[in-house]
Amino acid sequence: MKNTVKTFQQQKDEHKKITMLTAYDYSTAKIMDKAGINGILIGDSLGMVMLGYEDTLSVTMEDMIHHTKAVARGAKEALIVADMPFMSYQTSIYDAVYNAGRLIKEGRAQAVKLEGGASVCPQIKAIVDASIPVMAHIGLTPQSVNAFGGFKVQGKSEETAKRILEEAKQVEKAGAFAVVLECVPEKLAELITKSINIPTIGIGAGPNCDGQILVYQDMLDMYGDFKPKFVKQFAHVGAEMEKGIKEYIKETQDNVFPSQEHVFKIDDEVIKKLY
Ligand SMILES: Nc1nc(=O)c2c([nH]1)NC[C@@H]1CN(c3ccc(C(=O)N[C@@H](CCC(=O)O)C(=O)O)cc3)CN21
Ligand SMILES: CC(C)C(=O)C(=O)O
Ligand SMILES: [Mg+2]
Repeated sequence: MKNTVKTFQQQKDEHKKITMLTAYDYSTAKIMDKAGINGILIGDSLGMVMLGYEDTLSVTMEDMIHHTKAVARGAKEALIVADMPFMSYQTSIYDAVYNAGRLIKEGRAQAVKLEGGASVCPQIKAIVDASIPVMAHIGLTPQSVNAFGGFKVQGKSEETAKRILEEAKQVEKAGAFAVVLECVPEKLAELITKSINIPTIGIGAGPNCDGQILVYQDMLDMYGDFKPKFVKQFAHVGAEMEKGIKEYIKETQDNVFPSQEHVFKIDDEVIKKLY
């Protein structure tokens, strides 16, 4: 069954957990869709996990559209949400609506996500007014890495916790259909989840959110040694890939691969004429 923003709201109301993962390409999206994931995020984390940057700041609209198109072709049932990259919505309401529109029209996403609280509420409202569903994202907002001084847990003090709770209420009021809570204390995430009517999707925000999201390279252990506290490795795909690649190298060097089952034939009479 096709997941929509309505399905997400319904699952919060029925206390049925919402599951999301990131994906950036066709074949991965197809596997996740088949597995029954509710939503796929084309995250700007692609700058790090797919392109090898140290943060998400260099990701462009062209990068996002390129990967969103691929995921949209692979996923039929999951709700497809595309991240708005750094500086595609902060600069003006016009830019925000224009770039959200490109992710829908060209990328074929069904919703967009952007980072921030009160400061981006005018953008959220304007995009929603253009009939594009918006997922908000508060707490650790990676596009603010330079302002935060690193990727650090947010909302541990009374002042910052209160601010994040207020931001959750503000983005709901601005019209967001859901909100990502990233790297905040579990009890703050629980309070926010109880205080607003739209679903909360947690990453590093504990078990009391309405749903969870992880970067797939992290949960499948295929992104080197990166393992923040909130990541659980559900499989070890990186090691499995390395094993397969090593076998390929060895069998090729040893003349074991390709074997007779992998080759195409020509009539002996035909080839003889070429000698
Ligand atoms: N592969 C990947 N996974 C992610 O979850 C992710 C990205 N990339 N890129 C964008 C942001 C950056 N994120 C990050 C990156 C590092 C930490 C980290 O090192 N966290 C420390 C906590 C630091 C503290 O105590 O404040 C940890 O040990 O969990 C957290 C989130 C989350 N997002
Ligand atoms: C980690 C998720 C929430 C994200 O924003 C991303 O992958 O870019
Ligand atoms: Mg992101």
